[in-house]
Amino acid sequence: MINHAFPDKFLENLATEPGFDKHSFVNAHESDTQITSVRLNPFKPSNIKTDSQVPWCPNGFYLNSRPSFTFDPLFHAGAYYVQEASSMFIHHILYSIRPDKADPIKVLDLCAAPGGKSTLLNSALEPTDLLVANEIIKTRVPVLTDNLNRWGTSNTIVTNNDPRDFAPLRNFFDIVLVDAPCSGSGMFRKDTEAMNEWSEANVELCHQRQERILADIYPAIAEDGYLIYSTCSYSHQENEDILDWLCQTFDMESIRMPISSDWGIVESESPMAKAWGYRFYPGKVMGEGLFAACLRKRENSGQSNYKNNSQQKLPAKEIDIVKTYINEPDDLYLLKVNDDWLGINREHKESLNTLHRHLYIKKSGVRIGKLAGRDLIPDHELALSLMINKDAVLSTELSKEQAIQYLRRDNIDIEIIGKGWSLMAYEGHALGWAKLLPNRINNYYPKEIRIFSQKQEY
Ligand SMILES: C[S@@+](CC[C@H](N)C(=O)[O-])C[C@H]1O[C@@H](n2cnc3c(N)ncnc32)[C@H](O)[C@@H]1O
Repeated sequence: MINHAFPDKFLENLATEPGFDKHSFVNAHESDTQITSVRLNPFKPSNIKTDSQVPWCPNGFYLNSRPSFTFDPLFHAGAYYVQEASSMFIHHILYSIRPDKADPIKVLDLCAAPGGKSTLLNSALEPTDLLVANEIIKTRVPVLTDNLNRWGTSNTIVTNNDPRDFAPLRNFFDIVLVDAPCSGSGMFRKDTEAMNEWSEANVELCHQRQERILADIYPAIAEDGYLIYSTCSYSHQENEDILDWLCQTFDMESIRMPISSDWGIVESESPMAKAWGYRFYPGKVMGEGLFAACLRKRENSGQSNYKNNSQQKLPAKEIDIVKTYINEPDDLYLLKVNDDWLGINREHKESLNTLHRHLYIKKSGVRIGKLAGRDLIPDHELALSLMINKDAVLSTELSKEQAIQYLRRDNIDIEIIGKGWSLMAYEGHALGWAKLLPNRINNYYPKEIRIFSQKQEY
């Protein structure tokens, strides 16, 4: 049994929230039972042993026990993302507002790092849809790009901007997710330290910041486009009050989500606008605390001029070499930034040019590599991507032990077959590159993301 000392005012305030049941909530926080869930990557099917399905997300599964993810090569290959189950409700919202995937859309995940909800959104999108994943804090951008690189798709752009920088992009996005920074009470079970930092004053500060973020991003939502708003807080001020403020300040209508009563999710209504919100309480759901809501924008914020003719002249000979490494090269727009070749789904060429004029772009589609004469020095992103033409490169299948040696950047105990660049793969999933030489292997796994732990048993 875990002894939780909730802040004084916290339980008192929660008692007035819709659907709150103190007994089951406190029990869930005191129980030793750990809930572990993962979301599988639909683009990288694997044989991961899972238990029951998360009811609101077809790719979400609970696990019977918590394995060491660090020592699972499939985790590093991007075959799944470890994510607590309540957050996966965003899939249900996306599916509910867009069941048929008819026309291509542009989606913005405004507060994206470390990338849990970006990989979730990306899983539900087509290559012709665009996902822009933005993170304001520079030091949090690398973990976001790493997670999206592992996911492998080439329809993603990562930016590092303040929400107010999106102001010129009027009506640009069909769906905007604001997974707002919040007071974090929904994570108390996982992060008991967060309890010490909770205060009513901080809830109020978070509320003000949430309003500011939403006001800044509102013009970038298209007319009839959707805003998905979520927090991991239970506080009314950060949830239902924000919905009221949105409906009173802007022309927005609330969208009701179909939910099944046995999911344990509590539907709430904001006091003034009667906007629907969805509350997740540990004890009622198999997951952590979450609040989520969806609204549709009914007005037009005026059009910006997106015409963009910037055209790069690229050497045809180099393009021909780069194309040999790509599965469906005609589906891609290839571009060169400094010496690096990049590829993004062809449909996103104009969007990329537009975003480039206003935002700091940290990742555009997939980095393919650099050319040295007629040879490609392949990039790590290419190894993990779905676009790679596996017939054009060598691939070396590793055992689990060898895969971990590779992910640690250690020497790999293996008989060398072949010469030159080779994918290093585990159960058919690429982990990165190595160069095979006659009597040794040069390990090119990126230093920054290697396994640091020296534990010997896994
Ligand atoms: C709840 S976390 C996002 C989690 C992420 N969506 C996921 O599912 O992995 C909130 C994010 O908002 C960012 N953030 C903090 N202050 C912000 C601000 N003023 N404007 C926009 N984003 C902010 C934080 O750096 C953090 O990455």
